[in-house]
Amino acid sequence: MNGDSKSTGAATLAGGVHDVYGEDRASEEQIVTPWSRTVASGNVLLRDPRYNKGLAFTDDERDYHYVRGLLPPAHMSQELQEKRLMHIIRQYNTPLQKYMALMDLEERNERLFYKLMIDHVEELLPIVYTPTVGEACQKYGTIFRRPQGLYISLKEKGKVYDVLRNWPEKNIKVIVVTDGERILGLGDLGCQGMGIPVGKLALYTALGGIRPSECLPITIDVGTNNEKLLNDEFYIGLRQKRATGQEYDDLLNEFMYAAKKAYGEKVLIQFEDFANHNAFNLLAKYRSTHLVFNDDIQGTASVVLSGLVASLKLTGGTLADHTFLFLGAGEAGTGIAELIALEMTKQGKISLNEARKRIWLVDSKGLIVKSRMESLQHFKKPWAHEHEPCKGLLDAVKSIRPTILIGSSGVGRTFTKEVIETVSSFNEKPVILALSNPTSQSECTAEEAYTWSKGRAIFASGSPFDPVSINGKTFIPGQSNNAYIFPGLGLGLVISGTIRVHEDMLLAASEALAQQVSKEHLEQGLIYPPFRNIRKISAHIAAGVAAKSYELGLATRLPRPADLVAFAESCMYSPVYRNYK
Ligand SMILES: O=C([O-])CC(=O)C(=O)O
Ligand SMILES: [Mg+2]
Repeated sequence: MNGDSKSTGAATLAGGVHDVYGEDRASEEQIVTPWSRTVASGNVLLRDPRYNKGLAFTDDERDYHYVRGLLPPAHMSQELQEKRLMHIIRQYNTPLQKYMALMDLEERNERLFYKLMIDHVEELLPIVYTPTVGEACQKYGTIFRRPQGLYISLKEKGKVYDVLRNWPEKNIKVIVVTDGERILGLGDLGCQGMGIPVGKLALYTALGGIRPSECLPITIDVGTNNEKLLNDEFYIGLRQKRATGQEYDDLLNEFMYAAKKAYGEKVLIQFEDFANHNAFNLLAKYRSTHLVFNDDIQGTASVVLSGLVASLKLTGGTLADHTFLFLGAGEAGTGIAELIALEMTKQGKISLNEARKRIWLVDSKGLIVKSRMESLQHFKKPWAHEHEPCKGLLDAVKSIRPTILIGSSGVGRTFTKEVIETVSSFNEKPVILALSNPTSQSECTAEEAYTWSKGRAIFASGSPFDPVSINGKTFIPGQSNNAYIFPGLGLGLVISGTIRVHEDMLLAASEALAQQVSKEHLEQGLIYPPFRNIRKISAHIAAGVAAKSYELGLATRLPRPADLVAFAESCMYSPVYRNYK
């Protein structure tokens, strides 16, 4: 095919020697056909993150797959590549630089990325996940390189199914979706919330063993009310205020049914970091028609319940013997409260109503009490008990005298010295959970909790804190984060072919996690097992969830495998390089 510069009128164009398909020669007005080879070999193979293994290609592979000469002659094992990459990552000064280096690696060599994540989970989790992912979302427009995940905006209304078909993978098992309105405790980050589904799904693979090609991160962009982003020239989303009401509901509904049409009845859809009102509504609306769960309401509840059950071994008593006070009555607060109450009813002979009476919540207007009933949002109403109004947290602590204090408000530094000293004044071992993320939004630091409680607090936080030394004694804070639960929960649902999520599965996940806490952990004050063992933990959670699903008749993979832990382990993705021929 020879270019006819007369007919194209493109005499000034550069390039184009042997430009058979005309990509380089075409003028900006001309139409070209995008095309690519379908069998990965040569440079295409090296640039395909799923198959690329860099210097680990053997000589035979270099010959058979036309990559000889495209790589320097040396060979490097995956282990040596891993060592090299960790060395590079440790040299970066800031967590955000490490985050970008890891995301680049994921786009270059997927198996090596997951090998790093699995082998160095405790070191890399705070980079790919909270707290660094929060900063990455805030700066997403600036650090944006190649797009990750799928963007569905109001512009795609009526075409959502077609957009899903554009995604290169067809066999999707897990979707994590956000609309970016409440990213961690950082508020509305609009389209830049994409970092969260991307990060959560990286954990699905690294911690839960779901294959990367079966994971789909999605951000639904209905605008943002974040003025700073709307005025930011590098903002990547729609430049408009958030759509609400019918317009919002219609797009979400189109998405929910398009996802099922594209990927089948059993595709798991995890709702993540939606604002309160939408989070509760979406869960209520789709829980009976889709395989869905909300990580912030249900995943967080499951992980916290697990930690509390483990903490009973240190504090004594049953759940029903304790008094709970929450700061924050949103998704996490009310979700945890509900699951604790449910567990109390299963353990003892008390009704749900009686169970709820042991649990108190404080929101921005003070203690939630009966006299406020009229003006309360529906998800807060079950927690409005008979009591005098209390203005702030400190008043409520003095009056309710909780044995367990839980922060879930998304507002940092709210567990003040006075609050912690007060709880510690009437508890030998106060349980203090500062759940809000990222670290900047944590209700208190680990050091504050241990110092102000004179080393008596049983403490865990949503984002990680380093161990603290006080007077020669070392305290290791736990991380009470839904990352313990959702990868194993998702794995359990997927391998059993479960069609709906049931509350009892969250209890099963919680119980399976609590069982992984050993006597030695408890002796160190730990109410969660270390993340180091997370794949084993996830297999146990998956087995517990799957067992419950079979029991409830919600599993479709038949016959039921006899040994569910072994089955879960056998289903998990391994990042080790494969041999090509
Ligand atoms: O992402 C996390 O670290 C936990 C979580 O779901 C949130 O804070 O919204
Ligand atoms: Mg979340």
